[in-house]
Amino acid sequence: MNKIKVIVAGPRGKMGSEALRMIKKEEEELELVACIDHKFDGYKVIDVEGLPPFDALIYNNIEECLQAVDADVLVDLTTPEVGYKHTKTALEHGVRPVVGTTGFSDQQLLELTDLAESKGIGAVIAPNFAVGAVLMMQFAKMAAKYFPDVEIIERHHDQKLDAPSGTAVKTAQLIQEVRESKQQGHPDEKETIKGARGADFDGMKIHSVRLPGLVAHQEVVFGSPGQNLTIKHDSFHRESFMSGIKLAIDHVMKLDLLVYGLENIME
Ligand SMILES: NC(=O)C1=CN([C@@H]2O[C@H](COP(=O)(O)OP(=O)(O)OC[C@H]3O[C@@H](n4cnc5c(N)ncnc54)[C@H](O)[C@@H]3O)[C@@H](O)[C@H]2O)C=CC1
Ligand SMILES: O=C(O)C1=N[C@H](C(=O)O)C[C@H](O)C1
Repeated sequence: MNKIKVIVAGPRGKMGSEALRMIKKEEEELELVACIDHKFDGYKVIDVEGLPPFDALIYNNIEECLQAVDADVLVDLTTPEVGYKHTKTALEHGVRPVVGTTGFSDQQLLELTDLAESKGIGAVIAPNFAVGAVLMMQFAKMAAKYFPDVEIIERHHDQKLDAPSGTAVKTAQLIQEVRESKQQGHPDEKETIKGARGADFDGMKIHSVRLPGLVAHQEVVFGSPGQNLTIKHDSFHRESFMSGIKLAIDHVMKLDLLVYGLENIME
């Protein structure tokens, strides 16, 4: 069977470098054909310290890359601003995006959905590729039918750019699908320090912790008289995301539209 030809954007990142290691392990099925980075233009991946031994070239310009190499999939693990441009450009060139990058606006996601549909090619955007995190979100949606009072606490390393996390926003969106909109806490509550009650999403609260030593952690705490229900997921290593990225690469080849959320392609 032909290998799936993959470009990775953000190869030196915490996620991108892990994705390269996954591709190396899966080289019977996946072929790295290029990387997109904002440094090391023209270098081979093998020549960049700390990266696995691939002869694929690094490009600083995505259009140049997409014209130079024949690719099936672009895996983007960069930053909110750059990731959107990469995803849009890949779709315009008929290359299927598999996007882990978070922090896209609702408007950007809508534009990408429409573009994929107009091009008739697949794309997968997932705020979290860890199967356990996806299950956490699904369980939270189930619980929210019975427990409308909920607060999300997400904890990440202190190098994360966006807050709340994409996972927390996606969790709140799933809960919103089954929860009557309501404000939580005392109606006259007052923040004596701005931000004390966290971010507000349709009356739910989202709290973002950023500390060195953390990777990716979230708990969804539901409250009702006499009881609490806490649903919790921890990613201790970025390897936790790799099986989901591999699943998305395999699945996107069969899609002709944009899918948002790994739960939509899990068996
Ligand atoms: N969906 C998921 O399961 C997960 C998603 N993420 C998301 O993935 C993204 C990356 O996360 P990390 O790897 O932790 O960040 P990171 O900061 O370690 O890596 C980002 C990489 O993007 C590169 N970059 C910046 N500008 C670029 C450009 N113009 N062209 C190419 N590369 C460029 C940087 O050099 C860096 O290596 C974030 O948005 C994060 O939220 C992170 C973990 C899991
Ligand atoms: O930046 C990270 O690390 C992560 N970002 C994603 C998010 O914003 O939800 C997924 C995971 O939480 C790790």
